[in-house]
Amino acid sequence: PDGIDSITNGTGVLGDRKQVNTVRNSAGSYLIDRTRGKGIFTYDAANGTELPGTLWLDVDHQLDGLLDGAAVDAHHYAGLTFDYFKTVHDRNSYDGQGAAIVSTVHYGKAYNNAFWSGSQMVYGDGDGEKFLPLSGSLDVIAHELTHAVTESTAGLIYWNDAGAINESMSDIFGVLIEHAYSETPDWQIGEDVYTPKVEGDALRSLADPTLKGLPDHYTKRYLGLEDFGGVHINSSISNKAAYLLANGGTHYNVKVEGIGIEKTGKIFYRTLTQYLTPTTKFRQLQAASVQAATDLYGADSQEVTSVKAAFAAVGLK
Ligand SMILES: CCC(=O)Oc1c(C)cccc1C(=O)O
Ligand SMILES: [Ca+2]
Ligand SMILES: [Ca+2]
Ligand SMILES: [Ca+2]
Ligand SMILES: [Zn+2]
Repeated sequence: PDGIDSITNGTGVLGDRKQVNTVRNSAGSYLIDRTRGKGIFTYDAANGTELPGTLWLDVDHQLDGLLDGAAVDAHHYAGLTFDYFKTVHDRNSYDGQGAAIVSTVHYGKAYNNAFWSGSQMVYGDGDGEKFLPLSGSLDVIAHELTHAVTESTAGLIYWNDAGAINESMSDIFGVLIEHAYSETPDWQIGEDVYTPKVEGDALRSLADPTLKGLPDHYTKRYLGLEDFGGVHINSSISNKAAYLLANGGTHYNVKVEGIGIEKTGKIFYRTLTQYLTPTTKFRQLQAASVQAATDLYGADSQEVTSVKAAFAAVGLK
């Protein structure tokens, strides 16, 4: 639809007020953000499963209805995720070419999932017990959009080690992007929308994966076939390494000197986009991360020493 670029006030899933970039005409305000790359477009599946559904239109230019929150957050947080990759890593959208970013909200009925479909992001509303609408959490949206970055670069297949590393990259950048824009950043995933009736829990913790019974060492990895060979389970091994690299600590008697979250982001971005391949295994991830840190900071740097220690602490090399 044609119209003028404008800014519309809205209320997110958690009742927080924010502004979104829209296109406005006589019909109303569309969730189209033409200020970023080839645009950010948010759609409504209206609790069906047709994708992408209908382009979101608000007729009174006030995105403050109960159903609007999921769309407001999907649109706003996609914009922040775009900004992170552009300003921190000089990457123009997930493909580096300004690709249009498409999201659909209100997918399915009480659907407790969010996913990258291979061409767009998709968010369920949750059932109100396990999840609130899943686009209500910046780290979740950043996780999903990082799947698109991974697909455009390393292409890590969604199975066994490569799939766990794929998942881990999404969790790590979910945390990095939350730290870039949230006033209450943490090393957990999904806490803002997970189990609204239970305080203090999350979908996963990178700081302590064992809180959800997930492995924090390579010797504890899952070897079964569930979850595509444990992609949401073994991701915790490199998630823990990333936590240690940024924050430092001693893990299974291995001491890691923290290097901070910015340098951690630089190293994992270079690792993901320059060295990982569709079939990378965990030991190769360690080598790739050491190489990326060497490229960035030099072979004798503290950063390289800390990368080696962080991976050694989780049993890699
Ligand atoms: C942090 C976001 C996340 O993990 O989303 C998923 C959910 C909630 C269920 C199944 C798959 C995913 C995914 O995107 O990997
Ligand atoms: Ca309205
Ligand atoms: Ca979080
Ligand atoms: Ca909770
Ligand atoms: Zn994922």
